[in-house]
Amino acid sequence: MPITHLKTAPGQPPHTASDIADAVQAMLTSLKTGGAQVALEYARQLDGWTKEVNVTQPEIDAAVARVPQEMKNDIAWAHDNISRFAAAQRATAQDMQIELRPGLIAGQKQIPLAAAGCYVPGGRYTHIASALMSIATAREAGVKDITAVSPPNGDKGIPDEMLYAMHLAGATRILCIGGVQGVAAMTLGLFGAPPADILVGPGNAYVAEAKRQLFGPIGIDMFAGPTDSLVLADETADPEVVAIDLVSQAEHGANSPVWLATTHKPLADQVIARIPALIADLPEPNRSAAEQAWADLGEVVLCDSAEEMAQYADDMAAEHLHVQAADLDWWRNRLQAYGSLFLGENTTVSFGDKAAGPNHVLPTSGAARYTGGLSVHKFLKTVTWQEVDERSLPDLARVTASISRAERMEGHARAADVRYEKAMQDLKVTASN
Ligand SMILES: NC(=O)c1ccc[n+]([C@@H]2O[C@H](COP(=O)([O-])OP(=O)(O)OC[C@H]3O[C@@H](n4cnc5c(N)ncnc54)[C@H](O)[C@@H]3O)[C@@H](O)[C@H]2O)c1
Ligand SMILES: [Zn+2]
Repeated sequence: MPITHLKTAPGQPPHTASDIADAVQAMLTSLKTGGAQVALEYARQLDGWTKEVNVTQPEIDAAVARVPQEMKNDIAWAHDNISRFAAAQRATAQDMQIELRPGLIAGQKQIPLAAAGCYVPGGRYTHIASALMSIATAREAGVKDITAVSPPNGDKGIPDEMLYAMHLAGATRILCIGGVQGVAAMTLGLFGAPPADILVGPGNAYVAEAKRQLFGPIGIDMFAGPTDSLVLADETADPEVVAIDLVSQAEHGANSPVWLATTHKPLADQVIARIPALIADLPEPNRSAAEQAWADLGEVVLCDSAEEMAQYADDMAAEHLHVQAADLDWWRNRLQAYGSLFLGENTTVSFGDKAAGPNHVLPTSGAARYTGGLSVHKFLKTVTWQEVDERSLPDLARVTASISRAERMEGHARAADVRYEKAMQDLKVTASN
């Protein structure tokens, strides 16, 4: 039986509008020629920032001193989880070597990138947790030079708590500059930063588009669109909790979809009835964001079975997938497409967003079909090497020359031939001795 839609989404999440792509392209072009001067001019025009971009050590120290001890403890608690999770991930990325044939040895090596650029969003909200997610993960991967950029919050610059988090997580330098100009500063190596090898971190449509356009000579973590969340609930779920969870993620922005799939119609009805009041109770501007996200993009579907719900989840490939249903092991084994999975009512996407440990920089807009989120692996190059001695050389050279000639690549074949001949020569010399 097909899935029943109890609430459909009349709007579609916007794809990168071509006017944003054009605006970003024009900005990057002038940033490439004009460098720091142009970056400063954009910072002034777009964010009203006319002060120093480089945050100095005394400024960091002063900010750290102003953050209340309790807040520091909480940020440090989250940082501890996030960095220990990343360290455990790092331990799974191993060097290895294998003797494929006698005398043909090949291996792989993990090499951390030299310089990372971490974009920490700071427009609408102060994304303290994003600083921890990007910077601490780069640090655990072994990246030596980490630049963190974030836009100013009014004329005070980067908020104290954010500076504390960036510093704690291990940023080498902090630049108070956001948007496309912030991304360009890390790419071009402005304001004392080396040109980054990789750009990571979430950001708004301008930031995401800038990263997309710069990708190629420089790496990026992923193309990140607006955040999205899916809750799967059966008759064991609490409708009040499910409704609160959906509203919590709709708060991200008007273009952030939240979806519910359930096998239990009374739950769906209760959630749909409850959400407007929960949204109305939020402060502004969160309320308007959640209201529009729910109205335009919120979706509720009724499924016949757990298997049908799982299939719906695989099709949606949500960034955040939260199961509030019986038999969590079944779900953990069955589900195939998500950025991060939240199992059971005790946890919530908010936990993962802020403090639980796994990274919150995750694939959006269906990208979970083909990739996971930010991890130490994005900051590591898994490179390979090979070495051959005389035991394998004749066979390897002969097979290589044979395949090369079948491909009509005579130059390749001759590079194999010359080695084959030398090996034969050496064999003769050894035999005559
Ligand atoms: N998925 C995640 O892990 C995650 C986590 C945190 C935040 N986010 C996302 O990060 C984003 C944060 O967006 P934000 O806007 O609040 O902060 P932001 O830091 O991404 O962007 C602010 C910057 O945008 C630039 N800008 C604004 N209007 C512009 C224009 N018209 N032209 C050119 N540049 C312009 C400004 O220079 C400003 O510095 C949200 O989309 C949020 O969902 C995602
Ligand atoms: Zn969230």
